[in-house]
Amino acid sequence: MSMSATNDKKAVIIGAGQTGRGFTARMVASSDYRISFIDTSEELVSQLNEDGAYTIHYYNKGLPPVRIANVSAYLAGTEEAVEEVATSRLTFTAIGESNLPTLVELLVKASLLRKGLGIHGPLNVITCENGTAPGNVLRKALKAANSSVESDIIIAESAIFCTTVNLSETRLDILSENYPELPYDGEVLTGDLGIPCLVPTERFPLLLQRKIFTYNCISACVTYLGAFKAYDIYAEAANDPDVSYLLDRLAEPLNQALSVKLGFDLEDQHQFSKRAVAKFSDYTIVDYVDKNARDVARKLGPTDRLIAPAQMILETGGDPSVLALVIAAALHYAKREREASTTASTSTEEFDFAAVLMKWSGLSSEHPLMPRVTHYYDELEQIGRGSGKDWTKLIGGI
Ligand SMILES: NC(=O)C1=CN([C@@H]2O[C@H](COP(=O)(O)OP(=O)(O)OC[C@H]3O[C@@H](n4cnc5c(N)ncnc54)[C@H](O)[C@@H]3O)[C@@H](O)[C@H]2O)C=CC1
Ligand SMILES: O=P(O)(O)OC[C@H]1O[C@](O)(CO)[C@@H](O)[C@@H]1O
Repeated sequence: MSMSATNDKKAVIIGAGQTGRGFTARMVASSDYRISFIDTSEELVSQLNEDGAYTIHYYNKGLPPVRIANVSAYLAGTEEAVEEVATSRLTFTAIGESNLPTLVELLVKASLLRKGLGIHGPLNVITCENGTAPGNVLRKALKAANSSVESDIIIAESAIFCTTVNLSETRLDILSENYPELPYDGEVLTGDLGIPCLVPTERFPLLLQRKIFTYNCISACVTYLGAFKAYDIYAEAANDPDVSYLLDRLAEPLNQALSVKLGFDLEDQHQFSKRAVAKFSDYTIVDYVDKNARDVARKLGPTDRLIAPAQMILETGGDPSVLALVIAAALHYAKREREASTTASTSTEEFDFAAVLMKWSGLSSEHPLMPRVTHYYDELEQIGRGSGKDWTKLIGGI
């Protein structure tokens, strides 16, 4: 490899899925960087190399689609993928927070190769993942691997507000919101990146927490309540009268708690949460309940969108009932997933929702949320999943 071919304006995006291909790539394409992808899916990598381009369509049909061209792709685990990261100026991840630890080998090898090639400067990694601290997840994994390159890798987080879905009737095309920018942690990754759509932002960890605990918390409410009511289309779930009522009941204790705990102005916080509800209720943004429901274990994690805000509500004297009900609905979703994936011979095994919750969330059996979740889990069981069920008694006391 010639030195002149290294560290030029090249960005590699690990994870060529909906966000990586449909949003991160569009942000990078606002510059003169060349874009390549790394993915574990052989099919996706082949398609990207065969076509070399694809189109991002907007929900807003009035906007012209964006063509992303001259892209190449590499299979994760190959030497080419390592070289690509080693010689790129920026590396983005969009693979799901829980998959980040699988990148350790790639990043360590790439960092060592970078040094070996005499390329100056650290590997700059930007996470495009939902989570309150995806950067820490990756840093912790690098540390656990006892790698000597930890200090040669800068990991900055970004926040994704843009909804993006695959256009399943095409090979690679994407349907996305026209979200204009990608805010990232400008205190961790300093200097001009030369990408206009990337916006360096101060106090980023706080903003990311606020996003996950408000926007993604509300999204999880729509998702798991909607899934129990058997909706497929996300906006239909958000507009269901019972779901709307519950979102309304959540606003006060949630915003009060976040305002106290994170220090945001209460009125500003109310507006922030209102904008999230308005977006999720927008029928023109076609999204799917199942897509949003994936990875229940992550979403019931101790620092994620349901448990952490519920804890904050309790600590600030508010009523966490809506979140307890959503947690119960999420556990029913997990139960259905388990049943669907279990073979007939093992399907008689009881789903112990309390044990599952304690394992994923780290809550103890004495935690005040446990009896509330148990109550709603049992109530949901009685009502049964489906549309047209009467939720009057279930939500009457909230
Ligand atoms: N799709 C959306 O509307 C939004 C997604 N996000 C976040 O974006 C991230 C990605 O989500 P999506 O793009 O929706 O998922 P996706 O499932 O469409 O894409 C993920 C891609 O990563 C690949 N992948 C998984 N592990 C990998 C590895 N170790 N190395 C290389 N590739 C790997 C998968 O093959 C897949 O192509 C997640 O953190 C999600 O929370 C955030 C906001 C909106
Ligand atoms: O993987 P997660 O955390 O569900 O995040 C992806 C989701 O986040 C959202 O932006 C809002 O919840 C959805 O549009 C998207 O499906």
